[in-house]
Parts: sequence; structure tokens; C-alpha cells
Amino acid sequence: MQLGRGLLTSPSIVAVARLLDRLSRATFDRALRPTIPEPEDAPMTITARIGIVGGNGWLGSAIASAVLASGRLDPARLTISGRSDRRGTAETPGVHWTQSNRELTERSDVVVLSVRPQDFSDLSIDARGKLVLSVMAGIAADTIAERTGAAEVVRSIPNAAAAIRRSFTPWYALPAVSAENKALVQALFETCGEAAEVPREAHIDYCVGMTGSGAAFPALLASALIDHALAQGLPRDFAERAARSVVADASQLLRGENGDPSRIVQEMIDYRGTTAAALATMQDKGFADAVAAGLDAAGAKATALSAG
Ligand SMILES: NC(=O)C1=CN([C@@H]2O[C@H](COP(=O)(O)OP(=O)(O)OC[C@H]3O[C@@H](n4cnc5c(N)ncnc54)[C@H](O)[C@@H]3O)[C@@H](O)[C@H]2O)C=CC1
Ligand SMILES: O=C(O)[C@@H]1CCC=N1
Repeated sequence: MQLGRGLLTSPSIVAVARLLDRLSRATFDRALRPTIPEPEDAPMTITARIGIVGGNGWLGSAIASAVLASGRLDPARLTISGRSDRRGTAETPGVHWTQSNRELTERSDVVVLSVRPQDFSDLSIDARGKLVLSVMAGIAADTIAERTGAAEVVRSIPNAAAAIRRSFTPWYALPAVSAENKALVQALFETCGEAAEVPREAHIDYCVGMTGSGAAFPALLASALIDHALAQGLPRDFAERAARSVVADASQLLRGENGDPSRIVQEMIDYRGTTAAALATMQDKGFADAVAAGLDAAGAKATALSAG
């Protein structure tokens, strides 16, 4: 007892105890204090006036809705044109709707061309002095410049996942496009997911298949899984749930730090189990050839569509 009391009351022990107490309080206070985030680059506010020709359509309305949802663009700076009645995103308060592409062009600094490639030849637009941003598959930048009078033309290929802000959007700019307008294009497409400038227009033609059409490929894989499971007698609800999980959830492995696809495949092959058996058979049956042929077909179709 004496020893204990002596220890607890000894001046040096008391000093150490007070110091430890102060340190632990300081740590505790730091933990509770609201963290002030490090200053980051604020998302770019889009001050340019944007007009989307064909903005009633599938992709145009997805882009319009993504940019509005981001809060980066005042709806009053957005004009949407279409051939049908005003509907969908065009009904957002503040957004201007028109059936006149001339009016759209006059009201816009950036004219987004989101009509089908086969409808481009009927489109008459004088966009001199504007930035023209095409999402159309297959139509060359020079052709767009010639037909619209715009020197600053950007070609891009978003994909259907723009509707859920998960598009991967490559874009290519003609040399005349200013650095400011390039930043604007990047900011605009970042509201739809990821975006990346590519150095050659041929990359855009290539990406029509890989990324533009690619949003449908996971669904094709899921459908094949479902069909096989149904053929083995599994209940549809279960088959659909399981296939969606394999494709949408297990694919998140690719986002991890060990997400290199070829490494994941090789690891599974090296494991020499059931997965290796499935992968080897799929490869033997021409999986890679089927993918390559599909991508080539998409590119060929884009060329055919642009020819009218
Ligand atoms: N849907 C997709 O996932 C992707 C589409 N694209 C490209 O985006 C473009 C648009 O495709 P979608 O939205 O899917 O087609 P869509 O057919 O859904 O929309 C096109 C819209 O343009 C309108 N339109 C046609 N001519 C017009 C004109 N003169 N003035 C105003 N509006 C006009 C149509 O009425 C329609 O609402 C196409 O060139 C396509 O190649 C590119 C990548 C992905
Ligand atoms: O299927 C299409 O034609 C459009 C163009 C690229 C992706 N979707």
C-alpha cells in the first residue's frame, strides 16, 4: 500500500501522468475537431451558353441532365432543340426549348451536335465563331467544320452510361480549338463520368466500338449468363440477380489496386481450378476474336452511317 501510494504521489510520476493526460486530451481533441479539407481544385463552373441539337434524344438528354445535375451550369444557359414536342430534360425550369436550330445557335457559345449520323446531312447550321462539339459516330471533324462554318470543332464519343454519370468519354479537338474551350469540353464531359482527350481523330473512330458501344457489352455477358442458367433450370429471378452481381459487382475488382485485368485473368489461370477451366474454354472458343470482330463491325457501321 505504502509503495503504491508512494508511487502514485511521487512528483516525477505525477508529472509524467499529467503529461500523458495532456497528450491524450490533445489527441482526442484533434480527433473530434472538424477536419478542414485541403483546398482542392473546385469543379469548373460552366459559364458558356450551351445548345444541344437533338437534346430530346437518348444521349443528348443524358448529357443535358448530367450537366444540370452537376450544378455547374445555370439552366438558363442551356438551350435544347428537337424535332418533336418539348419533353424530358428540356422541361427543366429555366432551360430554353426550341425547334429552330438557328435560334439555338444564336443563343449558344457551344453547339453540341447530338443527332444521328444519318440525319447530319439534313442539318443546316451556321456556327461560325462558335465551338461545335459533336457526339456523332463516324462524322469527320473536317466535314463538321465545313458544314457548320466553325473552325473550333471537337469530336467525342460518350456512351449510354452517361445516363448514370458513368460514361467514359474520349474527345479529340481540331488544332484550332483554344485551351479554354478544351477545358470546357473536359468539364462538360466530367459531369457525365470520366473524360479524356485523345491526340488523334482516328482514336475517336476506334472508340466508337470500344467505349461508345462498350456500355452494352456487360449486358451481353449478363444475358449470356442468364440464358445458360435458365437452360440449366435455375429460376429466372435468381439467374438475373446472380448475373447482375457477377457483371456489375464482381467487375469492381478492376477498380481495386490489383485491378489489372490481364493480371486477374492470369492469377485465375495459375490457380488451375474451375475458373481456369472456364476461362481457357472461353478463350479456345474464340472469345477474344469475337470481341475484336465486334469492335471492327462497330467501326465499319459508323463509316457506313456517316456516308448517309
Ligand atoms: N446513344 C448512345 O449511347 C450514343 C450515341 N452517340 C451518338 O449520339 C448521337 C445521338 O444519338 P441518340 O441520342 O442515341 O439518338 P436519338 O435518336 O435518341 O436522338 C437524336 C435526336 O435528334 C433529333 N433530331 C434529328 N434531327 C434533328 C434536327 N435537325 N434538329 C433537331 N433535332 C433533331 C431526333 O428527333 C432525336 O430526338 C448519334 O449521332 C450517335 O451516333 C454516341 C455515343 C453513344
Ligand atoms: O449504337 C450507336 O450507333 C451509338 C454510337 C456509338 C454508340 N452508340
